[in-house]
Amino acid sequence: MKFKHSCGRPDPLTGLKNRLFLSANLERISSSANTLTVLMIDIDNFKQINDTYGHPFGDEVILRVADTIGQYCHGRNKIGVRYGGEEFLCLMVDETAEHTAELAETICHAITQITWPIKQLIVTVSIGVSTNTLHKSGDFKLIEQADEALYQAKSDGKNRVVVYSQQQL
Ligand SMILES: Nc1nc2c(ncn2[C@@H]2O[C@H](COP(=O)(O)OP(=O)(O)OP(=O)(O)O)[C@@H](O)[C@H]2O)c(=O)[nH]1
Repeated sequence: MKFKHSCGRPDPLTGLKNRLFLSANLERISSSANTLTVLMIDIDNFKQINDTYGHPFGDEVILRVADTIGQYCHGRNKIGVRYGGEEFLCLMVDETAEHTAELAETICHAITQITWPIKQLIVTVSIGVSTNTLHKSGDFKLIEQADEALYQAKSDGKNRVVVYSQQQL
């Protein structure tokens, strides 16, 4: 798969692809995939982390969470993106629904295992997952659905994965 790299330099803090990359390439990725899954990953209570330990430490948290996401989400078929301040996407091409849900759980758990200089600190993330099994290009519906699932994960208590389903949400 060829990407329009010129449309988005890597995010300077994390080295992940950025939102411009997504705008320039999502349609192409979507149209060439049989199945596309979006994981939307958001750091929990991040404002409180900034307020308590300062913004430079907040940046360090973003960086290490991004590194952990990057360990599980790299290569041609698993693309990590810094979507916003403390929000990330992982696009998974042609992976089974079981595998993507399992990977989301693994990422969620791995982030709780990061050790910090502040001993009592545990950083967690909430993850919304949405899969499109239809072969259609160009819509951002999948991201909206992952966002809805993420909202549900936050409402249900955070530090968890919710898979989008039209019936449940
Ligand atoms: N240090 C740092 N902070 C950022 C960056 N981008 C956004 N933020 C901060 O991230 C915080 C996000 O806060 P909220 O959207 O309230 O989210 P939250 O506190 O994580 O709450 P929940 O998502 O409900 O768990 C805001 O305080 C932003 O200022 C960044 O690049 N570095």
